Amino acid sequence: MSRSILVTEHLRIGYANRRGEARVVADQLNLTLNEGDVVCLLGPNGIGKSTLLRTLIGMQAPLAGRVLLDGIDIATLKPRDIARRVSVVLTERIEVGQLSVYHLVALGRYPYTNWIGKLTPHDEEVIQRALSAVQAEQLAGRFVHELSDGERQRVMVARALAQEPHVMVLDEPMAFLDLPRRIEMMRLLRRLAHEMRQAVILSIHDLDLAIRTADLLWLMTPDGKIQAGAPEDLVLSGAFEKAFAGNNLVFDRFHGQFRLHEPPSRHAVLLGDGLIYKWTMHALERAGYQCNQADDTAALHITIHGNEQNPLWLMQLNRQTVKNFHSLRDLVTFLRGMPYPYQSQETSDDDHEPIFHR
Ligand SMILES: Nc1ncnc2c1ncn2[C@@H]1O[C@H](COP(=O)(O)OP(=O)(O)OP(=O)(O)O)[C@@H](O)[C@H]1O
Repeated sequence: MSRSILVTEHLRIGYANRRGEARVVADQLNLTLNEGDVVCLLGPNGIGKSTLLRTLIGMQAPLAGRVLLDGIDIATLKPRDIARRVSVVLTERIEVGQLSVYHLVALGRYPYTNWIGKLTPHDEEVIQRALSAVQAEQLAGRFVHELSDGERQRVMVARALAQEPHVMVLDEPMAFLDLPRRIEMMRLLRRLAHEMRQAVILSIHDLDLAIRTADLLWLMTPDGKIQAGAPEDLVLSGAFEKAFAGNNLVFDRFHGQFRLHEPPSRHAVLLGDGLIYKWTMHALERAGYQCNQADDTAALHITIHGNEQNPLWLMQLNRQTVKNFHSLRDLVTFLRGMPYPYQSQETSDDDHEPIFHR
């Protein structure tokens, strides 16, 4: 059975002003993190993700309740003891001057070294292992300020690993990374968590990536609570709609994505199949159309011909006017320019020759 590394008991997080009045960000948080878990912390801007992370690592005192690290109340631990259990990767770019990558990663050993920071052969071995875990051995001799954002992010993870923590906490580690690097970073964190029996908590804004890759989500909701569960559990329970309600966004539970809601919806019949059908539907929905294979009330009919390399869309309006398009960009632009409700009309658009009339 997995061991619990971090537990919160009736945790209340937030801020107190000078008059001692509390501003509660979230309350009654009873969370458990087991070894090997990778948890993505999600929620809209300003909901309290950073506040929670700071409280979990002992940087900020809770308003009430406790954070237990390996069963010990974090409030009773000395900074050095916390540093042996928890390592942190923050988003902010830290100015490190002329520091080499190796020396930056070596700083991760500070909870274990003596007061002059002398490294033992064991420390050196841990540093090498941390560098190799993030595939940054070749960067060891480089200056940190010369690295790309993505390289620096990997090196910061190596520094956190060199601390040999039980829990690694990362605040928006994907912020500077492109999509392939985000997936790579997520894979790396999962591998480290599983192989080294550590737990990893990361705050993230990329909902799609979190749904696809996290073992566990902690979703902060506007009522000051956290919904914890497998991504699929939260999709099915409707928790995402609750957390990100408003702003004309609708959460499409079928595809696990947010979409812009553009009322009023127009109707179209879309005929075709395969990949072109899927992306045509995507383009039409983006333009405010609801598509069906059959709809007696829809004046607009689009039929897909051709293939992905040579696609062709035939447009029929009130069964009278037909135009052809060779790109979805042209089709959507044309539709946007059409008066609505539609009127039967012959078109004389030079770009799109009518191919036949009925
Ligand atoms: N030092 C502070 N004193 C008082 N209130 C604060 C302080 N820092 C943050 N807050 C408030 O606490 C709430 C939560 O902020 P927090 O930074 O934790 O949100 P977040 O979810 O990390 O946001 P984002 O996704 O935008 O980074 C916000 O309303 C914020 O204004």
